[in-house]
Formats: sequence, structure tokens, C-alpha cells
Amino acid sequence: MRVLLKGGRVVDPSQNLDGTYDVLIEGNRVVKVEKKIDRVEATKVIDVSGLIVSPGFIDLHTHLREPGQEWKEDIETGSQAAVAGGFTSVCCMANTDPVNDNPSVTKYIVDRGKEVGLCDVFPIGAITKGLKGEELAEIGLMVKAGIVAISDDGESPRDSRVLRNAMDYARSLGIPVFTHSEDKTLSAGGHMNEGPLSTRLGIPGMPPEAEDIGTMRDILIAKLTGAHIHVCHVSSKGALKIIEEAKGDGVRVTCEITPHHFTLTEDAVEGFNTNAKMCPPLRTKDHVEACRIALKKGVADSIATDHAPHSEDEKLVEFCRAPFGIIGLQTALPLSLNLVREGYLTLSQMIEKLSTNPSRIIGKRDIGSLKPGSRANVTVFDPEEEFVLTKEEIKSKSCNTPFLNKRLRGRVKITIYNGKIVFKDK
Ligand SMILES: NC(=O)N[C@@H](CC(=O)O)C(=O)O
Ligand SMILES: [Zn+2]
Ligand SMILES: [Zn+2]
Repeated sequence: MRVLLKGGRVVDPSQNLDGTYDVLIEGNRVVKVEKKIDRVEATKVIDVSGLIVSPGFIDLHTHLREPGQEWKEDIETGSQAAVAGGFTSVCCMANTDPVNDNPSVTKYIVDRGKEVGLCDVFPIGAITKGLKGEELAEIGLMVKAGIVAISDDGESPRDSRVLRNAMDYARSLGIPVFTHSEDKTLSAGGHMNEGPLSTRLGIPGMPPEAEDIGTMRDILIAKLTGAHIHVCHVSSKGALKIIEEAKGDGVRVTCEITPHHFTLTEDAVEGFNTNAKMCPPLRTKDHVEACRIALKKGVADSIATDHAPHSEDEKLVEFCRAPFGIIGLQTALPLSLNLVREGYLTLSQMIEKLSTNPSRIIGKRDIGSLKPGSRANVTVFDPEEEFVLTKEEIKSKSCNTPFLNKRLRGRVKITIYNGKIVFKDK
């Protein structure tokens, strides 16, 4: 089967491409990208004129909840949400039940991801057993079983020595350490950003400094060990400043920002909206602006969703009893396009953050690009089409998002994974 995508605007930062091109796919590989490829070369021609053609998006931060919390999400529904959002690869966090801290859980996730077959499911292994921060997980064996990084996401090892040992291992194994950088002793008991709003609402706060301190410590340990640290869901001005400085000093640090942190302020919490509760929390305008500028300047390498499904029942409780987290796979593209419309990013830079850079961060060379020979993972989208994010639209098992029933602009039309159409908008 030879599929020809005809007449789209191909934007591929990995080869500095932005213009009208045809893309020919054979089997699971891209064969060529040229100004004009004859229809006779293909067995199937798809007219994509007026649409953007991009390398498939790669989410560095997804919670798929399987094994163990399948009422929130499972690998199949999470994969469906991913491809509906234009993601052809997701890296899934280890805070499942049981925790992905040993090769048998890793193997289960890898096998189940392949069985579903809609997108790459790349597991992230835990740093410590049970995410307890005490004993190191079976990192070497998990690497053999297919993890692409280690992280105790949700938690952050309190013991710096433990983190140091993990970073030593990660460095020798050639994988990055994804940190949820937070001084949990400072943010303890908090449920939203700390400030005048948290005081008025009577909700205990989490100061941005908890994130700043965590980021500083984690980066210093990365510097000490020479490990590659990838700081997850950065939300504070201070943390971004620390990351920028560390990059200048040559520390191997990359980071991600979530669409919600560059879009929303803590005001979304008003009315005790538990669908605006996540960790780190939504912050004030100056922090949101700092996130946007960091993406623009390249201090922030990637946009990741931190897709964190929780059921309606779990979120339908008093604010302080609700779990942290919101879904994000199907809102990432329209929210990222807002940064393009507002002049923070070019389309090419946006795709760099959603595909090119993530592929480099996890060291996967055959994705994140439409160069001939790359895997045929392609996202085709209409940057202008508007839609309302109704429950029917949402492929995830959970609907915990502050964007529910909101109008969004920018829609995925076709997602191709390994040369096969895995999502097509009606
Ligand atoms: N982001 C969240 O608010 N929640 C995540 C954990 C995490 O990413 O820290 C979850 O697993 O629900
Ligand atoms: Zn986290
Ligand atoms: Zn997370």
C-alpha cells in the first residue's frame, strides 16, 4: 500500500520544511516528500489541501491509568484520545497500580500498547519502588523491557541521595530522568496556588517557591551526576529562570510546559471548580506569561499534556478532597495554536515543541520527522476549524477538563500511525 497525501502545507521542523508538498508513504515508512508526486505512484490518494501536515505529535507526559485504575482510563481509551488529539506516541507515567517499578509491569504496558496498536505507548519507569522515595526501582531491567525514561511523577523523592543514585544509573543507561520538581514539605496540605485568591476562597495554598526549590535541587543533582534531567510541567516563573540559567551553564536540562499552564490562571478555580485543580496548580498571570515567553525563547523545549484522567465521581466532591489532575490529549493542539495566533510561536516552533523536540528528549530517531525513512506517523490538522468539546467528542473515559463544552479552534482531521489511518474526523 502506497498512500499519497496531496497538496497540504507540510511543516516539518526536523528538516526546516514549511511549504506545499506531497508526502508519499509506503508500508510504515515515509518514502518521499516532494513538491509534486504523481498520483500513479500511489494506491491511495488523500487530498489534504488547505490542511497542515505535521510529523505525529509525541506526548512526553500521559497518565494511562492501566494497570489498576481502569475506571479512569485504560491503554485503549487513552490511545484513542491520543490519536484524536494528533498524538502518535505517548509516554505513560509510572503511577499505576501496581506501580511500573519492575520489568513485568513494563512488559505488560508495552504488550498492551502494541495490541491496541493505535499509537506508540512508551512506558516511563518509576525511580523508586512504589514511588515511595526509598529504594530504587529495577531501572536496568525496565530499560531492557522498554522504558524510555524514569520518573516518580506525582511524587518527588525527598531523599536527595536516592535521587542522586537514580541519576547515576540513568546516566549510565542513557535515559533521562523526568522530575516532578516540588518541595513537598513546603507545599504540603495545599490544594491551589498560594496567594490572595486562595486566602479569599479559604483553600490552603501551594507557593510557587515549592516548585522553585524542587527544581533547583533536582537540577543541582543533575549537574552533579551529569544525568539528563527533564523537568515536568513547569508552571512557575522562578523555576523557568533556574532552568534558563542551568541551560546557560551547560547542564543537561530540558523541560515541558502543559497547555493548561500557558493558558489558564488560578481564576479558573473560582466557584471551587475541581476540574481546574491539578499539580502544580494554575498560577497567576505573571507566571502564565513567563511560561509563554519560555516557550518562545526556547527555554521550554516541549509542550506535554500531563493528561491525568479522574472519574466524575472522584471530582464531584469538596475542592480539598478532589484529586489533582485534568485530561489534556484532545485540547493540546487548539490551545497550542492560540500561542501561534497570539504571536508567541510560529507554526513550525509549535510543531517543534509537540514532535521534533520530544523525539530527541526520549532519543527516538525514527519518529518526530517526515524525513524519508522515518516511521509514517503523521498528523493532519485544520488550524482554523472550530468545535465544541462536548462529552461525545471526548474519547477518554474521563471528562475532567475545564474546557468541557468550551469552543476551541484547531482540529485534528487525520492521524496516521505506522502508515495506517488510526483517526479520521467525520
Ligand atoms: N498532574 C496532576 O495533577 N496529577 C497527576 C500526577 C502528576 O502529574 O503529578 C495524576 O497522576 O493524577
Ligand atoms: Zn507531576
Ligand atoms: Zn503527571
